[in-house]
Amino acid sequence: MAEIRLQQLAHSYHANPAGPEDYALRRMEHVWEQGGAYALLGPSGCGKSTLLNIISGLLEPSEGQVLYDGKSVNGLTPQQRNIAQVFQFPVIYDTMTVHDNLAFPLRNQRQPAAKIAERVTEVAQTLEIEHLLHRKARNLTADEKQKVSMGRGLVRDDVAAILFDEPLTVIDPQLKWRLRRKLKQIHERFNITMVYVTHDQLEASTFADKIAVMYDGQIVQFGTPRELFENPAHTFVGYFIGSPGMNLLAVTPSAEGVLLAGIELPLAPATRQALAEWGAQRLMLGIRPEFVQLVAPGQARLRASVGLVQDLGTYRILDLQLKGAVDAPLIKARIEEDQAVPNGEVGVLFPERWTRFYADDVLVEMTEGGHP
Ligand SMILES: Nc1ncnc2c1ncn2[C@@H]1O[C@H](COP(=O)(O)OP(=O)(O)OP(=O)(O)O)[C@@H](O)[C@H]1O
Repeated sequence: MAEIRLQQLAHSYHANPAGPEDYALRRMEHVWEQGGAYALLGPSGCGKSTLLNIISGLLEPSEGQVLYDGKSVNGLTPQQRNIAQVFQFPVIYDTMTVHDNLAFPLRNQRQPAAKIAERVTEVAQTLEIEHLLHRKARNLTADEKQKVSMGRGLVRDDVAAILFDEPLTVIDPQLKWRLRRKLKQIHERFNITMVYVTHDQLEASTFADKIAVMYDGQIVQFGTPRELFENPAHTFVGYFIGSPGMNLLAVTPSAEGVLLAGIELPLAPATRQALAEWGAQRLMLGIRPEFVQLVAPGQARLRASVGLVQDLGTYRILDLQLKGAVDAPLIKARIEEDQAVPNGEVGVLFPERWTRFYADDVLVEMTEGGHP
């Protein structure tokens, strides 16, 4: 079990990278603490697998260091790093039985037979594959094979970390949820550092205590699911987390606050000052659909006409066309099923506590009480 530290790490698949766009991973510093359950979340192509393969030793980074408990492991193989990795598709020996597949990593280490029997039984019970132990792996279904593959990753209790690269992709949707819960239980029981790569926010937040959100070769935020929801550090996190994502609206500073679609929204002096410090960069206001408040048209400076209403069972998502300038944006608001659906025109309020500002996509930090 280990703390994994990435120091000045960067990677390019080009032999002679010319600029930042040639890097699959931009220079980063990051720490995965010993015993943590982490997710690495981001869209396809953002660099998740590259980062995971660098941590495990399948790929040598073009710049920087990977440290396990303070010691550099650059140049060491995954075996020498003592790391287990579970991939998207099963990696198992088809001609062996399930039992022998699970026992293989322990036999390699010359563990005593009693210990092997004990661990194989424990892992098979946890993954609910005990009844398959004596079957040949080639006769299993895709789900079963992937469970065995996961079992091979979990069977050793002395690994520095277990890395999962979208391990549930081939698993039946019904089973996915149960397996995620199982992985969480296994983590709680064995306290092994686990990093779980996924592009699915639900998968990330059911498994992980903390999520690293990756975008364009960088970790743009590392936080609890709640922190990512309430306080996105980057517009990408606002957009990617949540369903639908945050409303991100272009604004410009004005005397009293900001202008949105030609309408002035007054802000507290501390907020205005914080925004002024960022100068003339591209400014956006971020508000999650959950926090948009609807009132009578006369009670708000911002007004909107109600468009499409999507009924999603326990809540509804409304499309609201803001009024004002010709290019006034469309925003989304979420209302609970017991709230009446307004029609025609509504007043729109952005509660100060939940309004965020982004300068060139980066959150403008406010001092205590400085949120608008
Ligand atoms: N072996 C390679 N050679 C060249 N470029 C590569 C190689 N592997 C990945 N890349 C590029 O590096 C970038 C990051 O890819 P990576 O596979 O790490 O992303 P990812 O977030 O894991 O995506 P996915 O979820 O689709 O696997 C992409 O632009 C990809 O095209």
